[in-house]
Amino acid sequence: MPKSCRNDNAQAQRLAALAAYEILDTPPEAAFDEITELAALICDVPAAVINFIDRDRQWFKSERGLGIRETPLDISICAHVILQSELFVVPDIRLDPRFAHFPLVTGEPHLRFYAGALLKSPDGIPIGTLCVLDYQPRELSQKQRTALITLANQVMANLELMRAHRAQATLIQELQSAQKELMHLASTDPLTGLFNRRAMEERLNQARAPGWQRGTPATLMLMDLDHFKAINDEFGHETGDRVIAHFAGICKKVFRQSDVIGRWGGEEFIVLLPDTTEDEARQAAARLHRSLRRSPLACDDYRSLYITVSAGLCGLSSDRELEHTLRLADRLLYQAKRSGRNRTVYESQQDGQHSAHTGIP
Ligand SMILES: Nc1nc2c(ncn2[C@@H]2O[C@H](COP(=O)(O)OP(=O)(O)OP(=O)(O)O)[C@@H](O)[C@H]2O)c(=O)[nH]1
Repeated sequence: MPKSCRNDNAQAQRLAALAAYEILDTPPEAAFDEITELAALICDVPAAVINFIDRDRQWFKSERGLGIRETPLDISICAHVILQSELFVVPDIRLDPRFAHFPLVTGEPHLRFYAGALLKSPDGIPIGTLCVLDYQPRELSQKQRTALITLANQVMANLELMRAHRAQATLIQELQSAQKELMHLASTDPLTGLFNRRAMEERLNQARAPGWQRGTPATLMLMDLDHFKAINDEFGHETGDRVIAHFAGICKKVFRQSDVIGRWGGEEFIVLLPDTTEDEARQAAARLHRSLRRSPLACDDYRSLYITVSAGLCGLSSDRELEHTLRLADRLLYQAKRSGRNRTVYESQQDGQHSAHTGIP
């Protein structure tokens, strides 16, 4: 290997510059194959290669007329080129003691002529070559030399473009995930991780849109924690917050994955139960009351808090204005509070009366 190739610093610089292009071991691409094709055509030679100098090998991004994709570095003429000027020409390799013994010269395909133009990063770090090869000794005209250097610059322009595209794609991906995160933040209640009121309003409107339900029923449940002020007063606001988070956690377990749960405000919650009859929703409400009874929240070493909730439950349909439905749910909830709390009141199907209670201890 040539002397300066052993220069650790230069090698590290070259490898870092090369790695930044993420080109090694990528499949052949037309944009590069067209350049080798053109180089061979202009220089009137049978073989041309776009070659990158890796740590222990030269690797060909594009090759025409050689039939190999890489060779070890110690039989690489290109490894010499990256130490030389912009263009390196060996008119007869067999007469050059540095390369005459290389296997591709002594054996198949018996290379005799080499001309390589440097591939340099914009900050001047050589990373490979665009080279043309022949099986007989020859020279390049001045025009051919200029063309080879120009084509080498085209190789670098391609690499830079690919790098810019990658950076752009990464940026777009970062922007998209930031946007997703922002949307999540804008629609989520930070204390419970549930949807906030704005997001719930959006979903309730969607659920009422014609066609969304496709004839299947949906039910709405408005809930309010009981005696929450007293909890705050007795145990402090921080415990109050823990109660809210605890309740949200229970809701997440009790309701189905397809149900949409939101914090409506303060200690008020709302659940949209799509594809659910009121009867099925009543069963879900009963499960919630039961689950609350079984899941006290430890306040301190001595005391546990049994949380209860009151709820109003009614159907959600496109026939009834959302505002009207919410007012009805609120009335039912109020009735649950007035009747002693810890229960769900729903609209009776038969007589339109607000009746039946779920979850009375
Ligand atoms: N800790 C805490 N308290 C809250 C939060 N949001 C609302 N509150 C409090 O919840 C209490 C609700 O009190 P009320 O509306 O009187 O209702 P309640 O005490 O639950 O009584 P009923 O609903 O009639 O059972 C108020 O004191 C609010 O300040 C919150 O995010 N955290």
